[in-house]
Amino acid sequence: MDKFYLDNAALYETLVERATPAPIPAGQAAGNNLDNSNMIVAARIRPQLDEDLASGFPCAVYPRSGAEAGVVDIHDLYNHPRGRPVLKSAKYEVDRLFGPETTTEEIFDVHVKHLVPFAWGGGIGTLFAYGQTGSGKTFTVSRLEELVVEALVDLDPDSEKQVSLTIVELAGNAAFDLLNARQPVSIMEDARGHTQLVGANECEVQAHSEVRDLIERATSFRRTAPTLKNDDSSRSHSICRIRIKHGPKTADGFLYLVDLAGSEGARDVAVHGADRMREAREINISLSVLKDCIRGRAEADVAMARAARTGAKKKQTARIPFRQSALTKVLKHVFDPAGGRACRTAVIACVNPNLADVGPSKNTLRYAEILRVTPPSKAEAAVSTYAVAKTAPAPAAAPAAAAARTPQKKPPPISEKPNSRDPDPDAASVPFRHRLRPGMVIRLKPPAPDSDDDDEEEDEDAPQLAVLLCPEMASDVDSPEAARTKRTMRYVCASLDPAPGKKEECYEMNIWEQFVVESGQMDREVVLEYDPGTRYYYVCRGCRGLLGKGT
Ligand SMILES: Nc1ncnc2c1ncn2[C@@H]1O[C@H](COP(=O)(O)OP(=O)(O)OP(=O)(O)O)[C@@H](O)[C@H]1O
Repeated sequence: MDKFYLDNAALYETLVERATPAPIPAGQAAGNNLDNSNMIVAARIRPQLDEDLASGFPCAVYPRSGAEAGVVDIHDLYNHPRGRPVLKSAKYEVDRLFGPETTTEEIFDVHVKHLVPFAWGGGIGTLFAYGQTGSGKTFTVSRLEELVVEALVDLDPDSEKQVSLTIVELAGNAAFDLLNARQPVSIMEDARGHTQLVGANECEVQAHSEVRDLIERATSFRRTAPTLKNDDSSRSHSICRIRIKHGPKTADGFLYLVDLAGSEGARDVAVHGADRMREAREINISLSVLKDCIRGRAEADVAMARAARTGAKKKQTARIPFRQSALTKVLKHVFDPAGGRACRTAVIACVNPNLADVGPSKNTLRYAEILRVTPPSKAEAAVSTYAVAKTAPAPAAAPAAAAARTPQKKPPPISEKPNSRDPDPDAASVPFRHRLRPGMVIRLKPPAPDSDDDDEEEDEDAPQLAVLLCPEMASDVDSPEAARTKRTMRYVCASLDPAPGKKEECYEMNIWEQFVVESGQMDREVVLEYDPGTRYYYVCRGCRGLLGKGT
């Protein structure tokens, strides 16, 4: 692929010059989440470095400016099987976008500084830097660590509050103290349910020079390994915890600055063997759990704010899987709404600008978009706009103008992304009930109306889509009926729930909600695209035509 990009670099640049940016849908302003100051997602586009320019790859990432300052276009070149290569462009939207010329000091002022007085006042502020290996996470976070601690030290020199620093590294499930020569640290929950880093040094800081020394010490102990993208790649998460001690009677304030391990695809680790592949898989899983926790907490906050506004009783308690990885266990009180702590989170998605990295850059920005949770006012506005649009009659339009706006009908593109379609090309001619298999997505028949059942809420919540996991006989589900129903095809399924806050039709697998379905309860097969980076299922244009037959 790299050779294809290099051979067609001149054509690519001409096509990019001619490309017109995709319009932002009416009523959808860019950077529109800034009033949700509890959760702000930014992206930083790294400048092209000397070695990038020397390798000859053109730039693929173009931030917009002015009124569309949160929007970024990514252009990719596709090898058309019957003609010259074509340009395919995608746009992504974040709350704040920092271009290649932005300095880390500017990012601190705009995006991170507000966390300092918040933590000083007893809150928990967290910054995550996420992105492909070599995209500038460590470059960004190590400078931000200095700026944050210096700001805390300077905030009120006469105060009796103490500022102390702990820096640990997480590699898989193991933790190491980067301020104490990588001594092992145990992650434990105390009797009050608080996570403790047992054995980690906590160094009090009073002067700027002390901060720099500690951060340099931690950097020198961080585990790194070469990847194709970065000779000095950090293959671990680094957590810098800054504690502000208020005194015995008040809860401590915390600031966490988290430099996440580089998310890298198989391509980037291909030359490094099975161990590196396993390490990459572990990192990607922990990033996926982190995404679920960040979104879970943000959604819980939004639900609580909405309940407070409307006086409604909260229907469902948030399910936040913070025990599923060491990273989220350490950050438990950032995610756990039951902890009752005020939290603010800032995310920086770091993006490589080169055409060769266009796939991971899109994944990074897609991950960033998923983390954005619409605050109540916006969500409610969106719902009411939708309701009006559905019920209002279409405005009359001049026939010529209406014709000009009518989109030309194009056949939907056949998706090349992983999807749940049967790998057998002849499968479409076989009724889906005769070829049930793990991984198949099915639409369930609606539950039969039951006059005795007055619990209407439960029916409303019944899942409509589900993924087949395994035949019931192969599962641990202990059913006394199993032997009797041996000849009925029954599958253990996990429900696919609509992903909240997503604009397109998007589902996430709810692995905690498993149930057994008989083939007679299945309505039809549905083909969905699967994004392994985010673990979301999408109904895409290409897949709409691939809905299975209900026979
Ligand atoms: N904004 C920037 N300006 C100039 N150079 C940068 C910038 N961001 C990153 N770099 C350079 O890019 C290289 C890779 O950056 P860095 O090590 O921070 O990446 P990373 O995302 O932390 O990678 P990994 O996950 O592999 O550790 C470094 O040489 C760094 O100095």
